[in-house]
Amino acid sequence: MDAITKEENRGHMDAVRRPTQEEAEDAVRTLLAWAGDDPRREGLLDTPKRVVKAYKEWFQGYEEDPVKYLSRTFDDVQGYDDMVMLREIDVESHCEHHMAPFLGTAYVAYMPTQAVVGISKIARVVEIFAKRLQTQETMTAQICDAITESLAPAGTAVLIDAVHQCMTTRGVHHPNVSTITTQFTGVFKTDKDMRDRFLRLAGR
Ligand SMILES: Nc1nc2c(ncn2[C@@H]2O[C@H](COP(=O)(O)OP(=O)(O)OP(=O)(O)O)[C@@H](O)[C@H]2O)c(=O)[nH]1
Ligand SMILES: [Zn+2]
Repeated sequence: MDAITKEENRGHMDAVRRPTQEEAEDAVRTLLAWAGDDPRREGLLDTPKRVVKAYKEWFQGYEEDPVKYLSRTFDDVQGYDDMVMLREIDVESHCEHHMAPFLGTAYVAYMPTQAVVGISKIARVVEIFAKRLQTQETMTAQICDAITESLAPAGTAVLIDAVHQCMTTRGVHHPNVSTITTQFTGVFKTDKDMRDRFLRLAGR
């Protein structure tokens, strides 16, 4: 699965006319009335504006290109040749089936071949894919692909552990279930010891 570049994402969006702010606010009023409330009552008057503003924040990732953040690399690492791993990156995303939040943590490692990337950029890549409508599996694969394609490392490993509110607050109502997804490439796929090291460092 390829990481979605900004251009591809734009191309995808070209097919759908972007509604105006007013149209989006009208859609929120429709949902408020559909839920059984009165969008004209005082407490709800500013709600459509707030919801649209919140959506802008939650879905900011459609405006951003993860590859851009991975393009600046540093060569001078004095021969460092072991894995680089970020633990417990917060994940706040929304499932594409219910638009309900899913919350958790991501663990991301790569095995540099030559250059390394600024560590904050890995967290930014997670953030960009999280701020789109997602399945956890797609998001895991997209993070892995973006790093693999941009940095050409000897291997990439991604683990996400998240709780889906569409499962905890509705539907089957299983509040204690978390979902773990993993994606491994290169040495993390072929070398069991490397994979075990990653999982151990992730506390698994
Ligand atoms: N694989 C996967 N499934 C997800 C994710 N987020 C939500 N889902 C699931 O998407 C499925 C959608 O199933 P449907 O039967 O179409 O929807 P539904 O009637 O609302 O299903 P319930 O949630 O079981 O009430 C549910 O099983 C959700 O648990 C995700 O990230 N990955
Ligand atoms: Zn869902």
